[in-house]
Amino acid sequence: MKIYKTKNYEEMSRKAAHIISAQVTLKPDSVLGLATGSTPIGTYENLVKWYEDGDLDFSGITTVNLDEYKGLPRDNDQSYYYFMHHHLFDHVNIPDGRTHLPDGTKEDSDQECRQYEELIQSLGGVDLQLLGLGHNGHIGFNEPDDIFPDDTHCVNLQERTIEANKRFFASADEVPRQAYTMGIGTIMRAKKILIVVSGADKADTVKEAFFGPITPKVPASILQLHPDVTLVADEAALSKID
Ligand SMILES: N[C@@H]1[C@@H](O)[C@H](O)[C@@H](COP(=O)(O)O)O[C@@H]1O
Repeated sequence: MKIYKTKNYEEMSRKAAHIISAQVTLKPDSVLGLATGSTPIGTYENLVKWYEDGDLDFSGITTVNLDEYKGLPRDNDQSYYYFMHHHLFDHVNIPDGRTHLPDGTKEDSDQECRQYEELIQSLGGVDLQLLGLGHNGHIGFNEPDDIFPDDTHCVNLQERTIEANKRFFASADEVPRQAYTMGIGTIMRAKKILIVVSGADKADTVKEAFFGPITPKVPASILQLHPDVTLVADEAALSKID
């Protein structure tokens, strides 16, 4: 695992955007795996700026997102569909129809998850997967568990995740209880992985995930086995690492 320690969130965001930018420039037909959450917002801001400056071209790019809440309509401003359009897709030239997310409005979980997994395979897999890190070590919405789930599947969100995400909703009651997420296998099949982490509140999680034992109780810990992972984290997030 390559680790870049940055001074702060802004530097983390620039560094991560540089890595994605290099991927887009060197392989203009890349499949990018994208993530939501507050951490990658600054990364997307840089990509949008560099696109507007004429330094990046996304016309050959296809994207697949990690996850989506089940049951939220796409025009709900808390859906990941909305988030991705708001922060990235509406501002860059990825062609229509080439930005994919699990469809949270589909009732039949098995069918939607199978189709999403098949879609990723039909695209030839993910070239570069961007990830954030949940406080409980989750990646995508793969919550701590007794096993590492393989393919895209439907999950019941844990209380801690609902608590962490309620700040975006009017109340905790409104946070959806389920989500569709790429599995750990789906994520691990990506050719490259870029994980961004910021803030002292994630310092213990970073230590457990990347410097502790590999266990499904800390889903991100499996990334230690991936051959091409880059962690870009700020000093605060790395403060528990000697
Ligand atoms: N499903 C997302 C994850 O993909 C994200 O990594 C995590 C951390 O979010 P944040 O970056 O806001 O801490 O939150 C959500 O639960």
